[in-house]
Amino acid sequence: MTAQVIDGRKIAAALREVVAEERDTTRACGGRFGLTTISIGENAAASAYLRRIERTAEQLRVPHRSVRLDGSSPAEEVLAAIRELNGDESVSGILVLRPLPSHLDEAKVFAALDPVKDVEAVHPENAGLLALGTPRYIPSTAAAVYHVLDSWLADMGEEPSAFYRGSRIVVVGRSNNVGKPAVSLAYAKQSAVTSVDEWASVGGRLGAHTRRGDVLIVAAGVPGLIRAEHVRAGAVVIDVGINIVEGEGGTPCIVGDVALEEVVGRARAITPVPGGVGPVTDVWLIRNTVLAARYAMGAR
Ligand SMILES: Nc1nc(=O)c2c([nH]1)NC[C@@H]1CN(c3ccc(C(=O)N[C@@H](CCC(=O)O)C(=O)O)cc3)C=[N+]21
Repeated sequence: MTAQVIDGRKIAAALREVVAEERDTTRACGGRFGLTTISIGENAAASAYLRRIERTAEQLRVPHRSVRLDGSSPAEEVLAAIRELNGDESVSGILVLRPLPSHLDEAKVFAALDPVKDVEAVHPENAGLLALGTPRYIPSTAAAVYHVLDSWLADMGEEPSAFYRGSRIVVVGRSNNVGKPAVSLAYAKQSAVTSVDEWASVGGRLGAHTRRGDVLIVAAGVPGLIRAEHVRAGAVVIDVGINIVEGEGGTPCIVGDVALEEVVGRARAITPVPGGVGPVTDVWLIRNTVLAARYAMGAR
């Protein structure tokens, strides 16, 4: 079998049209939207994401402002910046880029966000709502994973609820921003669900778990972790990994967690990196920013 390589850029372009309409309706109803990202210190993956966000916000004509803080900024300075944005009516959504410098307590930073502006659902209230199956926001990366799956199913003419109910979804990676939300969303689809992390490979058990997946979602942050031997024949493989590695002559390159050239011979469909889930993620972030303006109107 040669897997179909899913075109995430095409899916992102179609989603941009949907978000443009939502933006126009929201504006016509008096909604005010704007996204502010907070970067603390320097990180290559975070800068790559920030560049994407800037471009997508501009394409969709949704105001975006980037607040850059020094990597050694004390917690009080970060919390003060968040409080100011919480009170700014021109800002509907706030995103704090990861990873945070090690001297900062992620939980304290996220808890300081106004939950209505927390477009990535990292505040405990929003994370709790998602875990309960009643999300206020669906975090962009996990949302992009299921949006890509849903678009592919529609292309294949498969009935989504029958597909999901009849499938086991295996999620590799348990991060708060991708792995855990991907599991919560799999519950909502009524799929059988397995959650595993990359440490299973230390005990040689990774394949035993991943080979059970009709759908394999990989968000471990380990380049090339998933090889052909880890994949069930005919599975749908979604690669969420964004790893910055050195290419020829030290050029930084983005690679995923899946060895595509091997897995393509075994899977039914696979998302590439770049050009898979990534391009849909930033469009979904802007979608949440527009949705946030709707919530803010309801709260007024
Ligand atoms: N709070 C927070 N949320 C995040 O979601 C988050 C974060 N912090 N910190 C950094 C990582 C990294 N990340 C990327 C997502 C998409 C692309 C992306 O779209 N990449 C293109 C490739 C672009 C290229 O080739 O230059 C693609 O996959 O096609 C990149 C990077 C989100 N992250």
